[in-house]
Amino acid sequence: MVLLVDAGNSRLKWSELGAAGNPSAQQALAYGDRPALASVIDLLDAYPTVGHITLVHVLTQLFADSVQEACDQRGIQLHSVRSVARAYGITNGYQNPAALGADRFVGLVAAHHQANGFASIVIDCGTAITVDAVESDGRHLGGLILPGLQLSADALIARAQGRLSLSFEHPGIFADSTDRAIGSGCLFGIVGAIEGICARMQHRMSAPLVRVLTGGDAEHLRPWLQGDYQVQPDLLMHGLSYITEQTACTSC
Ligand SMILES: Nc1ncnc2c1ncn2[C@@H]1O[C@H](COP(=O)(O)OP(=O)(O)OP(=O)(O)O)[C@@H](O)[C@H]1O
Ligand SMILES: CC(C)(CO)[C@@H](O)C(=O)NCCC(=O)O
Ligand SMILES: [K+]
Repeated sequence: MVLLVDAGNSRLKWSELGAAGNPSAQQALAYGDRPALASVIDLLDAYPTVGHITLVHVLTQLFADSVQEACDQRGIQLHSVRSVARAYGITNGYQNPAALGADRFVGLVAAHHQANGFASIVIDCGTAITVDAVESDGRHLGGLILPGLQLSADALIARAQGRLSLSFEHPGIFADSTDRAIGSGCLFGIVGAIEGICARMQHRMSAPLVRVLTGGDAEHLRPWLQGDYQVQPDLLMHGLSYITEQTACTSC
């Protein structure tokens, strides 16, 4: 059995790869106070029949080495996806291609593969928010990184020495309490940032294009965004599935 795994800064996401090459429904687990590695070990123990893992992570080399060791002990073949200059139809736009977050690279692979010849903008709303542009021919034009929804609010609260609180319930632009003013302020700040960044990017890209919204906050942000955004929380699972399929083919 093949497992597709995305280890982000806050949560572990995974799917089983089905026989037809489709990922099963994505599952997610927040690390909370535990190290990310502990969640990965739990996952390996929960799937004793797994023989191959395609992993994307944005964590440390120590994490990667420890996952490799855990897989070796269990006889699991591990493919950890890296950002490279050119692969799977994507030409990486970074000066140093390896410095592009591997999650961003996998998101671009997925979006480009399913865009049917259109350009795309991938907006990954996780701990951080990343906005990446890929032309119709697979050229990654580059992208931006900004603090995510929860992180923006947490940073503000942390600086206020316990005086402030927040709520993301019932957002509105005319907030009538501190907690809603902060929750709504962060939410509409991010909504405006995403709309503004996309507008600026689109101005320099071929039309028409597809805007794909993924990550833990995608569904929460979607209702407030003006225009067409395709919500696909499991975008990276599709990228990992495509990469697994391509890799298997080159080695057979
Ligand atoms: N059940 C949940 N537990 C924790 N966070 C959640 C949950 N549901 C939604 N979220 C939101 O999802 C965000 C994390 O999203 P996601 O899992 O895509 O990030 P990540 O991959 O860990 O981070 P990054 O990609 O930036 O490394 C959190 O900041 C939070 O706002
Ligand atoms: C920006 C994050 C944290 C988003 O998950 C990740 O993609 C990352 O650690 N990237 C490395 C830096 C970069 O992409 O330029
Ligand atoms: K991510």
